[in-house]
Amino acid sequence: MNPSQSTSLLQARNLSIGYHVKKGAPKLIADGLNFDLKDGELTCLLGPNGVGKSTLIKTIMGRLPVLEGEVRLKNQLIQYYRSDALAKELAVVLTDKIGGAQLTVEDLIALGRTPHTNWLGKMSGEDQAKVDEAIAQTHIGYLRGSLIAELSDGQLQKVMIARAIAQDAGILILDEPTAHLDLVNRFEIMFLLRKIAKESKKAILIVTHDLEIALETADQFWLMTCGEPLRTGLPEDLVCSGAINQLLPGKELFFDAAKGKVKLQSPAEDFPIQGNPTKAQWLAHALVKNGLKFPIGVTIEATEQGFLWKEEGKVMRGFDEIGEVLDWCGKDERGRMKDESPNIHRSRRKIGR
Ligand SMILES: Nc1ncnc2c1ncn2[C@@H]1O[C@H](COP(=O)(O)OP(=O)(O)OP(=O)(O)O)[C@@H](O)[C@H]1O
Repeated sequence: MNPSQSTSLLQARNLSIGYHVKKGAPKLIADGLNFDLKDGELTCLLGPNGVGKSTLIKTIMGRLPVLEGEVRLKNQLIQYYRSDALAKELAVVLTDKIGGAQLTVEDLIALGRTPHTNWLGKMSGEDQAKVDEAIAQTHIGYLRGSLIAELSDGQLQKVMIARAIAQDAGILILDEPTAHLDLVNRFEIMFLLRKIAKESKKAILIVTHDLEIALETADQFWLMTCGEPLRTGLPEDLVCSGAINQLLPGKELFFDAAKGKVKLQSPAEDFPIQGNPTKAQWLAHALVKNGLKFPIGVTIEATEQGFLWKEEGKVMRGFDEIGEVLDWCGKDERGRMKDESPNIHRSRRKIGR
């Protein structure tokens, strides 16, 4: 969908968030927040631990009071929504522990339909169809009859996502929905949520620390960092402007815009490694990670077969694998005789094959 065709479903203007404490002024966590959550878009909220992402979500869902400013859902102030009306508009998955250990997976997902069922809680055919669809979309049909108490953390996370999908609200908000999932499932869930945003024209907000997967899937980023205004925009624009580095305030890490990855500051390109560029890159990567350097005058050539160690341009030895180069460099650094290592003897290959 063209971003210009999307409509803002939820807005915040000059919003302050925080906690009322027993005595004195409220504990302010962040202020001056402005954003629009639009339909048809997947938005990722990123920021360091403790900056206030969960506090923001709890404020949006009316669980915490707005300290200043306003949050509007479909143009109406959030505090004027009754909880049953809010549940029709907003499905939220928090990181809190849930009850219902003795419910089956299907029963728990069916609870997502509560805002739509009649006062007896009777499921209609349409309700059941929404439950079935959510189970199919999240690929958890094999868990349908399992008890919640018997699920792994990752399985439970998918079930909670399925429940939010079944709720079929216009806005889905998920706090770290992929935290317990393996890499494949993380991608799968994020692409599914993107697809739901596009096809069902929903506004989806996800809190995540997974910058690289967020970059692959999100339409919008909200960057929340201490003492800075909330920065919103297209992920690609935030990368190009360097704003993404707000997430990496220390000196050690930076976002390599060319490679789309978070990296250690030491530039791997400084290593005198020639030859196969992929192998050269990963050798430099391993050297940087382990804080190793070559002695002066040494260069390495990455070949199809392995790595050639050259001193003053002359090939002195060869290694099959990166681990062997690291061993050799490590021994050098500690000043041991290189030939003492039985490993190196084994790994050294004849030169000039
Ligand atoms: N009930 C509470 N009362 C007072 N302060 C709280 C309460 N809950 C959280 N805080 C504080 O609010 C701040 C923001 O917490 P929050 O959980 O929103 O951060 P977060 O960005 O979601 O962090 P994380 O990435 O670690 O989940 C923290 O300093 C935290 O200690």
